[in-house]
Amino acid sequence: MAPGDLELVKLTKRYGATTAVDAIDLRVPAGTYCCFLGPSGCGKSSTMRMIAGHESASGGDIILGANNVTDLPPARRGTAMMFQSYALFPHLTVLDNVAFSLKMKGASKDERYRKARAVMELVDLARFEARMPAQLSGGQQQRVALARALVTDPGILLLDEPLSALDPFLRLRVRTELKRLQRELGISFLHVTHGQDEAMALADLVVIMRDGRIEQAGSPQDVFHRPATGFVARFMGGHNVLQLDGRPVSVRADRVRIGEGSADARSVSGEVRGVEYGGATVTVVVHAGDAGEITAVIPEEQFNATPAELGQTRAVHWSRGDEFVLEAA
Ligand SMILES: Nc1ncnc2c1ncn2[C@@H]1O[C@H](COP(=O)(O)OP(=O)(O)OP(=O)(O)O)[C@@H](O)[C@H]1O
Repeated sequence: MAPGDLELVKLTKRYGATTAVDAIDLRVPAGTYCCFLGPSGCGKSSTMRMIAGHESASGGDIILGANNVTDLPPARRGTAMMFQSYALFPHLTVLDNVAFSLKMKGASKDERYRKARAVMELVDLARFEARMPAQLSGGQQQRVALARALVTDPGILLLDEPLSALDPFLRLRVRTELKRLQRELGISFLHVTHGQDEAMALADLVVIMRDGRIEQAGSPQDVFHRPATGFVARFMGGHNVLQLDGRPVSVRADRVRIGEGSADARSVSGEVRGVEYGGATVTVVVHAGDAGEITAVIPEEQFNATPAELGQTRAVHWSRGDEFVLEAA
């Protein structure tokens, strides 16, 4: 394995009778932006805390580069974690907050401040070095937390919902900054999020977890275009999960059109149960008996050409090439 490569082997976390992380295997090549995505309680944070060493593993291994770090203390792993609550020291200046962990490592004051100032430059904090945390905005405090994690030169940076406390405008800005930073540093970022769009925008590798297991790991394109399971298709959104020819199949809602379609298209019909205008698109829901409920997202002008009304019986169709057979749940 190259330095900075991360491998999880049958990694498991049990809290009493609860299995929070259930023997997961995952490989994250060095320099990857990896997002962990999944519903609340699926084991994302437990996985991160085990990788960082803030939680012991109940089983399995964490391999970082050439080292098995499973039982090493956090400071000796080559990882750093930025927490949801930024956990800054209120009585220390920004500069001393950032330099703190180097003090713990016994670095001289000159060395500490030199390194701290270099990472503060990187996250655009230089002009705030003399302020106390309470004198900073939420976004600035978050940058201090980020600088504090980066100052130790980690091979992997772990971020647990780093954007959740920010307002939507700032969230977008910080998101762009995180991606830039990851590219510049060339290290892996492991980022826990609840947001599908956040994961799609940032990640090279999206890891979708469910009930302590990895449901699918792949590029954003993979998980969106070729969801492996009905859960992933539903969770990523924008997909229909249907029962066709006795198998579960996914079809993107924006590939479904109203009408019969050509002879080789798949066509089903049913009652129109919903019509919703969304500006550029119109969403039409058709109840197609055993196949299930089908949602079509149609450009407005196409809808106007073949409109549908509530209560009508209408056919919808899509190209068979847009169907993906799912693994049985
Ligand atoms: N310290 C603990 N003691 C007992 N159970 C815990 C503990 N921490 C987490 N759990 C349980 O383990 C499971 C996974 O929790 P975890 O925090 O890893 O999930 P998550 O995916 O990060 O959730 P969220 O998105 O809500 O933060 C949950 O069922 C949770 O209740």
